[in-house]
Amino acid sequence: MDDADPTLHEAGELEALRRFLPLLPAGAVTELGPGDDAAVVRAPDGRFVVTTDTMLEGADFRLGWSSWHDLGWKAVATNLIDVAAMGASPTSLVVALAVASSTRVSALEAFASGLADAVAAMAPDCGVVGGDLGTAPHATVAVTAFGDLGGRAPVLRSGARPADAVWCVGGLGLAATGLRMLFAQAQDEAAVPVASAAERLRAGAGGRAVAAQLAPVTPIAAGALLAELGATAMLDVSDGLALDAARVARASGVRIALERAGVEAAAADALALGASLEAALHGGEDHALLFTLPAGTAPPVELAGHPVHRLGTVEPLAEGEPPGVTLDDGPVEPRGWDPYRASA
Ligand SMILES: Nc1ncnc2c1ncn2[C@@H]1O[C@H](COP(=O)(O)OP(=O)(O)O)[C@@H](O)[C@H]1O
Ligand SMILES: Cc1ncc(C[n+]2csc(CCOP(=O)(O)OP(=O)(O)O)c2C)c(N)n1
Ligand SMILES: [Mg+2]
Repeated sequence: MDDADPTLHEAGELEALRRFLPLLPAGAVTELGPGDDAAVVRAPDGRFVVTTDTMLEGADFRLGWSSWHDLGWKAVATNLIDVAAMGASPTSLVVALAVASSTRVSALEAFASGLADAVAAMAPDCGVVGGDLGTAPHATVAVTAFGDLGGRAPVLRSGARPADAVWCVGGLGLAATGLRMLFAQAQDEAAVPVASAAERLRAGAGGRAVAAQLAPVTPIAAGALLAELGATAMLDVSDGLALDAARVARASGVRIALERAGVEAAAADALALGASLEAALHGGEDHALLFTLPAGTAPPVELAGHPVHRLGTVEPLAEGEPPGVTLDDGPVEPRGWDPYRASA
């Protein structure tokens, strides 16, 4: 046994928690964090926003490509952007992690540091207030995130109105480009991930794309700012622009008319790496915020450190026309990531 770094089986849960819990961020409105049967968190607004998501080894990540730090980071980045997409500020996270008992305690510590570093970078007032540790043959991360609306109305998918402009904050297409690179260049003939190849890709010319896939930086702080600015609809682009814009179109009963020049500008980093517009339109996991604003309202050119791009306009439906998305007037198929249909 490695005394400094035992496996979870050797260490046991109590020792694992003793090393894991002190690494977690506390949060500004936490009254009672980890350690008792449940946490106690203030809800300054009298309501709270809540969302949950799972990340499963195999379907959502591969341990040969993602470090444990990456997994903690991505769990924060992808869950808190859902809170932000409602126009809320994240307050707290509850994080359940199940891994093989042969996993080393240092892996758990790296995961906790990933959570803490991502919170510090993207949502410094948020705390990890509780969770669960367990064992499973395939690693599973289940995260529940809470947020505060600061007295504002939530920004729904259904609020887009004809003549609104369509915008996004954050880039498009990079995460899918990174995933494509990993599948093409970081697995062996038996489709087993090759960690050294993934590391080389990450350090190479397309490293930004690989990083966007494995440890994305998402515009979390932009959500509340956009709500204050008067965003009429908002969601995070997790499954691809075409599919997620179609969700806004359907919920709002409108046509989302995208302009190629705007989408290309938002996808510039991915296009510069040789990706096609397909990655921006139909690839997932960019977690940019797609939002609509009344015609007269212009957002800043940058929000929460991410560029803002105008993608098009909201148009009324013609008589009998179903809600949908167009690109320079041609129809766009609402195709994107669907966990039940993924072949990857
Ligand atoms: N098991 C479930 N029970 C209740 N609601 C669910 C369940 N699965 C999904 N939903 C709801 O369906 C909607 C769409 O889910 P999902 O596609 O995961 O959202 P998103 O892409 O924003 O993460 C969400 O409002 C989510 O809360
Ligand atoms: C190993 C691996 N295979 C496939 C993918 C692709 N993938 C997994 S989840 C996802 C999109 C969003 O995930 P989901 O959990 O559906 O988020 P939600 O839409 O619920 O926010 C994509 C494109 C991946 N990231 N890693
Ligand atoms: Mg979402």
